[in-house]
Amino acid sequence: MGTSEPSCGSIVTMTFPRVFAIILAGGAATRMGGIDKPALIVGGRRMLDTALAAIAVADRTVVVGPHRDGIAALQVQEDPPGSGPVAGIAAGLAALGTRPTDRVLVLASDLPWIGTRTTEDLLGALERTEGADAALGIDETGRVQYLLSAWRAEALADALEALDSPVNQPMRALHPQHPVTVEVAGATDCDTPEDIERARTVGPGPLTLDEAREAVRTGVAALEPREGVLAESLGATLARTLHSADAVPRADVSAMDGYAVAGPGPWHLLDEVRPAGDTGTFSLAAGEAARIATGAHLPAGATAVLRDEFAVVEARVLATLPDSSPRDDTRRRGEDWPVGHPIAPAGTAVTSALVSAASSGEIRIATVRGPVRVHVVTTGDEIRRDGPLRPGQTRDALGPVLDRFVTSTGAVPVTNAHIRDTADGFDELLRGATDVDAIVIVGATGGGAADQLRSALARARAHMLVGRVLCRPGGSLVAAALPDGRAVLGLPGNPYAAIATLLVTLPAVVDACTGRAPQPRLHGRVANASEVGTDRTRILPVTSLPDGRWIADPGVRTAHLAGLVGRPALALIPPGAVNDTVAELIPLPAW
Ligand SMILES: Nc1nc2c(c(=O)[nH]1)N[C@H]1C(S)=C(S)[C@@H](COP(=O)(O)OP(=O)(O)OC[C@H]3O[C@@H](n4cnc5c(N)ncnc54)[C@H](O)[C@@H]3O)O[C@H]1N2
Ligand code: MOO
Repeated sequence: MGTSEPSCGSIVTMTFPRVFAIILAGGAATRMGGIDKPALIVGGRRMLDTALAAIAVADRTVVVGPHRDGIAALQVQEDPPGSGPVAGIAAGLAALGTRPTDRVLVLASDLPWIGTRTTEDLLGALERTEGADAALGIDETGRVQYLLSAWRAEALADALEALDSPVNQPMRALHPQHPVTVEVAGATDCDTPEDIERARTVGPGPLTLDEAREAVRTGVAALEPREGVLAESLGATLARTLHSADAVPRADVSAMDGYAVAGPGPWHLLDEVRPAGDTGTFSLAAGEAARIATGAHLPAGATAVLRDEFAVVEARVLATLPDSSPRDDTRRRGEDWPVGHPIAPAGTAVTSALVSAASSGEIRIATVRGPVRVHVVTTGDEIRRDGPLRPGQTRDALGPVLDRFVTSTGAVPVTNAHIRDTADGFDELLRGATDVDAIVIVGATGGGAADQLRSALARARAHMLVGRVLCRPGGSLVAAALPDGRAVLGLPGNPYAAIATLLVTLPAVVDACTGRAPQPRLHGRVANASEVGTDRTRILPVTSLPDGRWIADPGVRTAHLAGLVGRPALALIPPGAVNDTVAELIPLPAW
């Protein structure tokens, strides 16, 4: 939504509507014993702050309710205080000073799972719908949420004026002439203590995959920094910039096999040879040369290196090859890095390449966070890892390979278990496993009778970060943070769904725990994106075409991993994608 005004004398005559926001944040919720409901924390922040974050698009915002310190927005109170939401909207609109062509978002502050996508959906529906004067949010049950709406300012003013008085009016009294309803994300409100408890248990959702990754990145706490031997810290992240302890090269060295020479040629060739690793005692006087190997330190007195290809030697006299253009093949001390050169910034993953670069700079130990130690768990009474299958049993298709997939994200699997579908088993799982940073659990994410994860997380008072995602497969993905900081990732049980969601979201856990800067995403053009796309993101295996595009496999089955065999990557096909859409690619581990 643009907000620019036409500039004076400009030939640009198009104007974009300005967006204002009214957040109703009355105190003393009667159905909750008079407590300050907007200040209740759900999903790690006050519901009022969630509302404020959701209207980031607004040019100006007014919060209607009792004055609260520390709020950047304008604050007003309805007159008289406690006279209901319509009076609150009237007070808010009066304070905003809107023009008829503006748009006004009206938001309650008891909607713990709304976000900018919610308000974008409302504003989008209002703009797109011919003749609509307001867009009213509806939740998944089809219930209209008047306090989750976007209005044309003129229509809102008219609706208020149509009332004798806004005082003590029910919300439905404030009715637009031509409303459009739109199912928006996060429309479930909290009116009772039970609603709050349910919201805290079910968690936010449905979220897009990007929102889910962001929720994990911001909701999982970083590990404490530690001093670690880099070569033993693969998967960790630098907590401070890594500086070279020595110059690279650390002395003037030869870049080629050839001759160290002193002064201009021709040169008298000495018998001495300077192999790599030798610092010997001989030196060169002007007009002298000695054989030198690639990587060897230059002898004292040497001014340059002449490589073999440009050299001729006759009767112990060295000269440059006629008609050649020789260059000095010396690598000078500090030419690549002086002492103290920054090798890599904080947030860089400790990879084999970084360990190697650090050792070039004489660094062995650094301040790091991580690596993320993971307890990997499969669940399900029917799942059998070893031995013959009895009736009703299913072969464990993940236990033997999960570690490998976990490793590919940068995390380190340290323990591995299978647990039964019992409440006790899940409670024990969350209580135990205290010497890891994250627990990755396959299965039990659904709401079925045997699916224990969500209730166990609630009993453990976990902070739910992701309750559901808008993707296929894997919609029942769960992410949470336990009170002691350990992250829990609950992967949907079908093996393909489990691995697809693991590869998309476990990297975000690693980012959060270790402070790793999010990895640059890889992208590719998916030739058949419109044929395989649906209303939500699809995670599909892809193969490459000779022209560099990718083709997605629409028929992938979720009950096993056969769809990944021989495939180099997964693609995240966004909803409504057209053919040749550029999609995010997630490489599959090479083995
Ligand atoms: N009423 C509904 N039921 C289900 C829905 C739904 O939307 N409504 N979604 C289905 C989908 S899709 C998935 S995925 C699962 C997710 O539920 P859970 O995470 O609770 O998964 P489980 O029920 O524990 O297992 C699902 C499926 O996967 C098999 N499984 C689990 N672990 C393994 C393993 N290690 N090796 C092989 N197979 C495994 C398990 O036997 C089940 O068949 O919910 C659906 N139901
Ligand atoms: O969505 Mo389930 O997560 O397809 O296999």
